[in-house]
Amino acid sequence: MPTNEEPKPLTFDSSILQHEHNIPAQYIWPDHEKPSLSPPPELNVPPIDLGRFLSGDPHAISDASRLVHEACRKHGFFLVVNHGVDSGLLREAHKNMDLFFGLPLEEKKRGERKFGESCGYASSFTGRFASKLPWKETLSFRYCDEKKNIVGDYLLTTIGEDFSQFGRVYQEYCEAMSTLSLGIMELLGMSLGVGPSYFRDFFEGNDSIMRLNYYPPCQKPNLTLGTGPHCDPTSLTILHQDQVGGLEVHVDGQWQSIRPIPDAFVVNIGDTFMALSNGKYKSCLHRAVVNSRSPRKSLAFFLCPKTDKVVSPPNALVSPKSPRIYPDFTWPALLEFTQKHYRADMKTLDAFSSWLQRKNN
Ligand SMILES: C=C1C[C@]23C[C@H]1CC[C@H]2[C@]1(C)CCC[C@@](C)(C(=O)O)[C@H]1[C@@H]3C(=O)O
Ligand SMILES: O=C(O)CCC(=O)C(=O)O
Ligand SMILES: [Fe+2]
Repeated sequence: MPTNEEPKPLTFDSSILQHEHNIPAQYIWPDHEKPSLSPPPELNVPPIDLGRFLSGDPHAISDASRLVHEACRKHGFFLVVNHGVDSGLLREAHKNMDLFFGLPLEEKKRGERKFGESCGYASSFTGRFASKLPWKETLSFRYCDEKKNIVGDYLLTTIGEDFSQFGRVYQEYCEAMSTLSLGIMELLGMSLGVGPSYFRDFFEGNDSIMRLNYYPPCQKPNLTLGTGPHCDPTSLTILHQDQVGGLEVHVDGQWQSIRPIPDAFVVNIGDTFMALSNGKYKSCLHRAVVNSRSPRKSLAFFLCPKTDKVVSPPNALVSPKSPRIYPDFTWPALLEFTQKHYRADMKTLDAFSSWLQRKNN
């Protein structure tokens, strides 16, 4: 029996850890990043009636464009209501999350995420980070507009035969998210004065990431974080959270919560769209806190452009008064940077830009 065995990597077995009062050190965040002890203030995010905007009514277009413009210049978060996503599908998507994350750890590990890849099952990210581990399990998979049933096939082959219905639900869910994101891209285009089709065309045939976040209860929720402070490196995030609450955005120097609204999606600008808007719209710092009473779930659809698209702002957003802020890049290069070289935080795009410059010099 070898005496100097490598310490086993910490496995995040939520069915055990959620009852643990002694939180392993790797999950305890430094004091300046711990959640506040008192409930944070609520961020006032405007609900945008997307159906009314898409109806073409001129007042609806100007109302929605103004609201989105104000929100995205400041913190990049807004709510979308009257979104057209079937409520039964939403219910099924939440229900199937419980099914998967309720499986024994060995079964979930069948689809374990491999180093450098962004798809698969991950628990606590012990293989990726040595400290400040997130208190969550995730299941991520790729959605590609142009690859029929890519989600269904992936989940069926990864998790197993008995998950064919599971695969169908998320295939349908991702298709609905893709349609919704193109409608939102029309709105963002109008609000930036570049017209409805510029960004919509850019994201036609998107090659996106769907992520299921499962946050088990934690006995010491003031020591840990479900998801650490970060800006999404992607283009646009369409998030549906359950009724537990825990999403916080850093605005005006303080953490502010986004109250769950069942019929609304939380939408936020990511780093890639911030670059596409030449910095006019902000990709904002946000995080997820956990609690000691109940698990929390969120479904995050991360819109990403096709791999060959060059991320470069439209000419209308570049001028002597608004010179280029970020270099041209492709999404796969930024994704690889976050998967292999850099843990996404609030400076990812700046770090990536300097990394690109060093690489090209
Ligand atoms: C491209 C991605 C990397 C992450 C998932 C998507 C968009 C958000 C990123 C992430 C959630 C930002 C915080 C850190 C991270 C490691 C996490 O907590 O999951 C990030 C994701 C990832 O790199 O797996
Ligand atoms: O779960 C949440 O509310 C936020 C998760 C998040 O920000 C992310 O997965 O990028
Ligand atoms: Fe995020």
